[in-house]
Amino acid sequence: MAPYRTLEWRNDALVLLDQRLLPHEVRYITLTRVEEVAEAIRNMTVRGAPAIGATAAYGMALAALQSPAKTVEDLLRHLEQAATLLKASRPTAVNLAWAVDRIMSLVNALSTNDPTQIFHTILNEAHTIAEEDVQTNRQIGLNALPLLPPKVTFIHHCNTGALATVDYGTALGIIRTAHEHGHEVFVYVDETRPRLQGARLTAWELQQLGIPFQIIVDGASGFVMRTRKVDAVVVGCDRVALNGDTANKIGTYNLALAAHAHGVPFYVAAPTSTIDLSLPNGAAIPIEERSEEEIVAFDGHPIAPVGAPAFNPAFDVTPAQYITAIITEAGIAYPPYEQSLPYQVETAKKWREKFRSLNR
Ligand SMILES: CSC[C@H]1O[C@H](OP(=O)(O)O)[C@H](O)[C@@H]1O
Repeated sequence: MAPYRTLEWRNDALVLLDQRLLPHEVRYITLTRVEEVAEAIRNMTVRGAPAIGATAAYGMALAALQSPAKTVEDLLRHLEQAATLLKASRPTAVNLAWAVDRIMSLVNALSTNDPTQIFHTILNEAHTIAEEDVQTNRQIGLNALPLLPPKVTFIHHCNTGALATVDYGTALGIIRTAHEHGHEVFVYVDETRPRLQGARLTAWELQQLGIPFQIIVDGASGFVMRTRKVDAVVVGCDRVALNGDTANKIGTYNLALAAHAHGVPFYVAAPTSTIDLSLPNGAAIPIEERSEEEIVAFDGHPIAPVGAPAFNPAFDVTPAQYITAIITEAGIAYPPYEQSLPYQVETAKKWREKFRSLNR
């Protein structure tokens, strides 16, 4: 386990590490209402596709616990409202909807008149989602190892570590696994404007892990690939379409273009919970647009002239043609992704079912 917890269920409440204050302050907040959870996801107290999925699952448990409903019918209505509220908090990361829908389909399959049983069913499923996430991330790291030379230099974008997940991380989990398995690792950390998940969060996590790195501005990645040795770019994802088109933090597409131009392998670390086979390609992936304020000011200090307009898409979509491989907990997917991704999703689903049966 990392020396910090992104999220934890404790005494019938959800405890979150407030990532907006990192790296200079480690402060935890305790939430008891689903409305607070939706706001914490929206304002990025907690962020990262797998982390917000697990957080939303625990948000559903709080909704059941706080519900004033006296009948199961009323409780189900309350839970549907909570599901809608949570899913609306951030639109791009499919993990959010995936986790909430997974909870609701379990609840709707129950035949009980006992609201308490519904709460315990939801809480147990939230714990399962959290446990699966950590196992998934560790497996992604192991699956990536054969792709990496003994001495390996990465460029990494945004934050995909324990802070973006329940623990261990996805793309940063690959970097961590390489380090833990004796590879000589170095990382160029994209600062990742405008919320600086790289400079604030990834740098903080790499320091804790003892992995050497240098922070670079987002616009420097092409220059670094042209003038220094970079063995691989590794990034996370928020939604992967059937054809492999991948939504990830804004700037990922530019990074993929630069990697392609310099012949540097571009790897996506993708828990199968982030793969959305219902979308044929990336055109239909909803791209969250956040406030102009995030660009024209930082920490409340104006950067741009007063009144300067800004356009702030929080994600972009990298076309599959620029993605060398997609690494999941079920293995490594190569193009054509229309064929390899469904196999990965199906294999991971079978493993989850086996994991459940072994743990019953
Ligand atoms: C483990 S993937 C996390 C994924 O989420 C980040 O976005 P945000 O910080 O806005 O939640 C970024 O896209 C990462 O790749």
